[in-house]
Amino acid sequence: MRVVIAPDKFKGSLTASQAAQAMARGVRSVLPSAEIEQVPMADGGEGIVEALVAATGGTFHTAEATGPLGKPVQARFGMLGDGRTAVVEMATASGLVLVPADKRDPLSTTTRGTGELLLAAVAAGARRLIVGIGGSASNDGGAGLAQALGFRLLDSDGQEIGPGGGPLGRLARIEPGGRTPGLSGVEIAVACDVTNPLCGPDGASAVYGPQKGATPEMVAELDRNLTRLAQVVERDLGVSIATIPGAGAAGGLGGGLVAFAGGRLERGIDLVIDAVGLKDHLKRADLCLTGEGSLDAQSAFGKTAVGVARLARSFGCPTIALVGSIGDGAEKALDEGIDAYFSICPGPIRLETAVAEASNLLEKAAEQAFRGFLAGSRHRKRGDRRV
Ligand SMILES: Nc1ncnc2c1ncn2[C@@H]1O[C@H](COP(=O)(O)OP(=O)(O)O)[C@@H](O)[C@H]1O
Ligand SMILES: O=C(O)[C@@H](CO)OP(=O)(O)O
Repeated sequence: MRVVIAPDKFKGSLTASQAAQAMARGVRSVLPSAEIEQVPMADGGEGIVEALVAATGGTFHTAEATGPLGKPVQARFGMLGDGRTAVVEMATASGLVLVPADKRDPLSTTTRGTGELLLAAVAAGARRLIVGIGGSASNDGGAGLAQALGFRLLDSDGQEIGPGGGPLGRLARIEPGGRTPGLSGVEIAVACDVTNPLCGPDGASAVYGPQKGATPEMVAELDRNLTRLAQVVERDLGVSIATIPGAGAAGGLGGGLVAFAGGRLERGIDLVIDAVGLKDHLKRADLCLTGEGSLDAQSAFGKTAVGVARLARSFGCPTIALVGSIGDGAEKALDEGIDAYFSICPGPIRLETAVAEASNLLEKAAEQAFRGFLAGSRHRKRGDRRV
């Protein structure tokens, strides 16, 4: 019996590796001889560094970078087992988790630190970069990243504009600068956690601005400013970012990575599936267990559990998802490859308790799910096809 365990993180309670370990304990408690492959996953945003370093036997590195509010932070990146591919997570340098709730202000938060982190990864020997984007505090279209890479973003008086999505309203022209060659010859794949365009009603500012502290007036201003950025980028750099899916991920950093770093935008889950070799694991599996903090209507749009289940189904392998919360629309996942899903919560408990007990609860849920799977297998062997 081969079981592939490929969960995402349970945000705020378990990393993907911790979730995989808990599920493995549950399976083993029922069938100690089960062959278990643990493949911690991510969908592009937070967790991609951990998932890819674990899958490839890579190493973690730390570099100082400018945080979203301008203060230095210690940011982590990974070097994969091949020694030439680095994986960088924008949220570690420019993420919303780095900003206290009362300081959230996408008019001034910057992605400069993410640009610095890319340069640090290249200085450490990377010739290929995988950049996970999502979970951002910023809405600057990658303007800060551009400045870190040496581009000059100038107002109509020829002065450098300041950090954040607000000053972009004064952007008059962009000049490529001296440090840009730092990334020349480096292939950049961008793992986007969402497919939103840069601007408009489905754009970065309208959809994700409010969670970063934007009022409706600020959303309108930020959206205008990103539109302006796209126009100036097209005129001065000859790159069109206005309509690319994923350009609106991480406050427009998706578009910025295309414009300023020659990045190629990809769906995060697809990129991670390739990088961890999930196909090879699933080809030989009898059962796939996946999971994440929350299964809801958004899960079908490129989130980990559904991405894993779709792939498993293409190999005829059934998938069970174990999740923290089950939200409205979760049942859509049943059309997308998930055969059954269960919450790990044993009853009406507080979120803090669920989070604190997540490892044990996930282990128990995995045990029960696996017992159910084995019972079904015995039923099939008897040739009883009444249900
Ligand atoms: N142990 C848990 N029990 C119940 N709900 C959880 C647990 N861990 C995380 N969650 C829920 O999952 C949400 C995060 O969803 P998740 O799928 O992990 O992240 P994302 O949507 O960013 O990929 C949290 O806001 C919380 O409501
Ligand atoms: O950073 C953001 O703007 C959004 C979308 O990329 O991230 P999250 O999906 O974590 O809300």
